Order: sequence, then C-alpha cells, then structure tokens
Amino acid sequence: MSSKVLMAAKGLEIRFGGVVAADDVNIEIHEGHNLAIIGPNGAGKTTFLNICTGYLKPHRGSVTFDGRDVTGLAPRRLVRMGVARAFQIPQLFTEHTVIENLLIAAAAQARRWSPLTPIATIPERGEMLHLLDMVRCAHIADRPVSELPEGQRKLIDIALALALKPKLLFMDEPTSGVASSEKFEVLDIIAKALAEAKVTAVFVEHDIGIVERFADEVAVWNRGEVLFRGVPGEILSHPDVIRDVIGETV
Ligand SMILES: Nc1ncnc2c1ncn2[C@@H]1O[C@H](COP(=O)(O)OP(=O)(O)OP(=O)(O)O)[C@@H](O)[C@H]1O
Repeated sequence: MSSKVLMAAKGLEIRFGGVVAADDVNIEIHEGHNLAIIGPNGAGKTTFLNICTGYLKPHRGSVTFDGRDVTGLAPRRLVRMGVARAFQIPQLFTEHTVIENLLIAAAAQARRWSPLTPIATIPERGEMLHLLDMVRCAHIADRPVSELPEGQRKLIDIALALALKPKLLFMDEPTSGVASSEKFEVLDIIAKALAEAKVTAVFVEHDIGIVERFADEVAVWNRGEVLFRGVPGEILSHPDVIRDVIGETV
C-alpha cells in the first residue's frame, strides 16, 4: 500500500491475569484508508483501541503516530497530536444543549475552558455550527442532549471529535444502540463528515453489512491476534472468517 502510514503498532502485548488480550499485534493504519476491526467477543478489539488512544499501556511493543513514538502517552496528549476517540456510549453533557457541548469542547481544546467560563462567551460558535451542519445536526443545536435519540447523540459525538481537529479517529461500535433501520443513514453521515474533514477512521464493528459498505480495509482479530487483513471483498468471503468470525458476530 503506497499511502502514508499514520499509525503503526509493533509487537503489542498485554495480559490481564491469564487472558492474553494482545499477543504480538503488528498493524499499520494508512492515511485515507478507513479500517474496520472485526472479531468475536473478547478477541481484543477494544483493548487495541485502548492502547492506540492512550487508555492502556502495553506490557510490550510500541505505537508510533506520524513517525513519533507515542507508546503509553496519556489520551489528552494524543488528542493534541491528532488522535481522537468516540466511545460506544457518547460522552456528552446531557443537561447541556448540543451547541453548548461543542463550545465546551472547543474551549477545552484551546485550553480556555473552566467551569466558570460563561458558555455564551466562547467564540467558536460559527465553527461549531459548521461541524453540526457536517453531521446534519445544525437544526437541533439548541436542544438539550437529554432529549435526543441515540442516533443523533452518535452524530454529535462525532462533531465533538471533529472539534478536536484529529487526523485519526477511533470509534468503538459507532452504530451500537442505533435502531437497525437508521444504522446505515447514521454511518453514511459520519463517513461523509470524516471524508470532508480528511480524517482517517478505525472502527470496531459487529455488523458485517456496515463493514462491507464503509471500510476500505478489514482486520480480523481473534484471541489477541490479527489473523487477517485486506480489502472487505477478500476478507469477508474468506472461509475461515465466515466460519470463525462472521458466524459468531451476526
Ligand atoms: N481491564 C481489564 N481487566 C481484565 N480483563 C480485561 C480487561 N480488559 C479486557 N479484558 C479481557 O481481555 C479480553 C479482550 O477484551 P476486549 O474488550 O479487548 O475484547 P473485544 O474484542 O473488544 O470484545 P467485545 O467484542 O465483546 O467488546 C477479554 O477476555 C476481556 O475480558
């Protein structure tokens, strides 16, 4: 593959008691190629995301981002370098409105946020409304997050991640909790927004239909190891993947 390597994991190992959650994981993430991570429950997918985003330190191995060793750096330092994360359950202030959530994130990113800051004085309103427009949520800017369905919360979480101006975004099951009739629409909006912002995505996903439609590459995890990696058409039709992974995840 000729595009630039954004992040590279080399020889990652981590154990929890007797469980090996990462066992010599080696993988490169290429700029502009959205990577889906699939695998059965307990395969080590979230552990990999946690290591890459600074929430876990590997016992062995390294992670580089943009050519710099970032192994074990705290999440906030990785965010400042351009590595963001969206969680399975969006981390939003539900008592605040949508735009207030984004303004707080913008002020925090600019190191200007304090709980004493009047939110209305944060200057990035226009920029944040543009991000909401990118995820088709500008019309709900003044609604409290507590009133919104899961699909819109996911989209706002993505807008929040974009407020951090990342180059790479890790998403753990971006459509979990979203009604199945809305999953494709939600991920379609996310994929377009990320492409417009030139953000490369790495996402853990159990829904193979979503993987087929949105991933440029797929990596298959099992028992802490990367078993296969390649384009979706090839990987998702591999008999071993169908037998050992797709059979268990659908
Ligand atoms: N903090 C922890 N303490 C102890 N064991 C852990 C911890 N985190 C993960 N594990 C174990 O490591 C293994 C890999 O977990 P991980 O959450 O990475 O799997 P996963 O592929 O994301 O699974 P799922 O699809 O169910 O979310 C599992 O056996 C899990 O129980």
